[in-house]
Amino acid sequence: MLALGKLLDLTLAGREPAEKTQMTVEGVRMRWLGEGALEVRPPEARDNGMDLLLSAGIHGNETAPIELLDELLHGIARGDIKPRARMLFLFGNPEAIRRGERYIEQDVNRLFNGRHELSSGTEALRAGELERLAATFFSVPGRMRLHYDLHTAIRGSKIEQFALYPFKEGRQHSRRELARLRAAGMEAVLLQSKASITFTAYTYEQLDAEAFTLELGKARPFGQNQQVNLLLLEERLKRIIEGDEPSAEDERLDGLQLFSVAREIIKHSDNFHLHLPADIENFSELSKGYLLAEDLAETRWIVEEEGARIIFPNPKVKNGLRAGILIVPTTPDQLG
Ligand SMILES: O=C(O)CCC(=O)N[C@@H](CCC(=O)O)C(=O)O
Ligand SMILES: [Zn+2]
Repeated sequence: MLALGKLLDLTLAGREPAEKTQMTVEGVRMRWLGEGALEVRPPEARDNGMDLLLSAGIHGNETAPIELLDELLHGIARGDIKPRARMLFLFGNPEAIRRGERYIEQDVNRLFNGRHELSSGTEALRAGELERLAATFFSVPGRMRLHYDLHTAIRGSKIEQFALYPFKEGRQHSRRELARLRAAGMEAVLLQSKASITFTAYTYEQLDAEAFTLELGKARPFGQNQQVNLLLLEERLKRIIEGDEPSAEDERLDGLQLFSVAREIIKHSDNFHLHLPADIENFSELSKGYLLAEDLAETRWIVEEEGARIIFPNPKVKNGLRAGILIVPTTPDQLG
């Protein structure tokens, strides 16, 4: 296999490859762009006009998605997967991946859309670098732009695999993309209703890509991901890469559950207290009137929404950041 197919090994070892560009026997060019960053380009005659960005390891301890991207790259480097799409593979936070930690000093996924400029340290620099790599990759006009940022969650979930779809004023969420996510094994999609500071919010809002954060199960160390079933996602990614998706895809959403954000719970101070059991699962229902959280100045977060559920509850985030999302079921009326 070509050495550049081993992007994960290079990243884990903190090594630069001797050769920065390599070609497979099928004429697929692999180009190392920097730590944890590799571009894959099909021969011009096979290029189908799709630009696909696949990222993982924005949180260093979320290993199942990193292993999946590693597998796909091996398949391309061996010539088993024959791309028609142009691709960018990114491992988001190399140092955190090496240490098996979510982040070192700052959560990289809270540093996009300008936030990294207000901060300092290696993770702020990395977020800036990831923005530049993505912006250069998605700078060719007239091509389809798709970004999947792959994650696993801190806790268990009543809905194992789901996507978060960013928001931009005046832009409609796409039914076609939801159907594609359903085919990739996602059971639910959370439609965001305001701008954000995550990687996919950046590529969606600034670079005009269709962009999704995919949550694929519970985070575990390398080699312990047997319970995370990525078969449907892997199958669909191979089809997108090879330009082999069914042409008249069924756009019925086929049981896909849709949610919208009712409120983000923001931790304002060290007095923040979340009234949930430590082992609560994502998508747990909360009844109306429930006192969810308290903070300084007698701030109280009381559930007012019918059918509310909680995802990503985390009282340990830094002050000023999201400590959970209250979501409610929604219907696919507003899709484009
Ligand atoms: O399990 C958790 O609490 C967090 C899992 C995770 O890393 N989720 C992403 C979601 C990004 C998004 O909102 O699109 C994150 O928190 O960065
Ligand atoms: Zn994550």
